[in-house]
Amino acid sequence: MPETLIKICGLTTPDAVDAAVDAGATHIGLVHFEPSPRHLSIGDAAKLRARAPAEVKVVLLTVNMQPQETAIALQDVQPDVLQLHGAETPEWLGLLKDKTKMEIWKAVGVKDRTALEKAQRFKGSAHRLLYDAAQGALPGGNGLLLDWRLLMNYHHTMPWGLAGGLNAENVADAIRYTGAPLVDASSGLESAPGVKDTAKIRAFCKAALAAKAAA
Ligand SMILES: O=C(O)c1ccccc1NCC(=O)[C@H](O)[C@H](O)COP(=O)(O)O
Repeated sequence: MPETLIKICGLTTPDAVDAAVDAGATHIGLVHFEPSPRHLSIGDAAKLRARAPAEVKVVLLTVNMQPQETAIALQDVQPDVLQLHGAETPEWLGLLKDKTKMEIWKAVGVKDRTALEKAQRFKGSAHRLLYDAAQGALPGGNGLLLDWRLLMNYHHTMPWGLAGGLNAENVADAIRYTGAPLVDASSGLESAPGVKDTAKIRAFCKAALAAKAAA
C-alpha cells in the first residue's frame, strides 16, 4: 500500500518545521504571498528550507508570480516542489517543468464537477493537482472544506492531493471518503492566523497515518 503523503503548509518558524518533520510530514509548505498571514520573505523561506532534512520535501507556494521573481525565488530557496496557486496557465507550468526539472504542482479550487474536469488541462504540465476549496479571502489557507463527494469514485488520471479545511478531527474521514494519496493542512493547525500549533500538527499527522494504516 503506498504511503500517505502529508503536507503541512504555511510553516513560519523553526519549531513548527521541526514538529512537522518529527510527526511524519513528507512535505512542508512555505508561503511566499504578501497578503497571507503565513507569508515568508524569500530570505526567511530559504532559512527554513535549510532546516528540513533531505527526506522531507520542501514546497514553495506562490501566486501569479512574475517569471524573473520566480527564477530568483527558486534560486534562493531551492525548493523540491513549486506549488502554484493563482491563474497560472498550463503553458507556463510546462515551461517551468522543462526548465527547472523540479516538481510542479497546481492548486485548483473545486466547487463542482466542471471545475474538476477543467483542472485536467494541467495533465502533462503539472506533476500533481492539489484540490482545494474554491471560495475564501485568500487563494489558499482559508480553512474551508471542499465537497468531498465530488472526489468520491472520480477517475484520477494524474497524481493529486486534497486540501481545504483539514484538521486532526476530519482527516481520517477525508482519506476514507476520497482515497486521497496526499493530504494538506494549514489553518486548521493554527492557534491564530499564521501561528502554527505544534500539538495540532502532531495530532494531524498521527490521525492521517492511522487512517492509512486502517485502510
Ligand atoms: O496558506 C496560505 O496563506 C496561502 C496563501 C496563498 C496561497 C496559498 C496558500 N496556502 C496554500 C495551501 O496549500 C494550504 O495548505 C491549502 O490552501 C489548505 O489550507 P487550509 O484550508 O487552511 O488547510
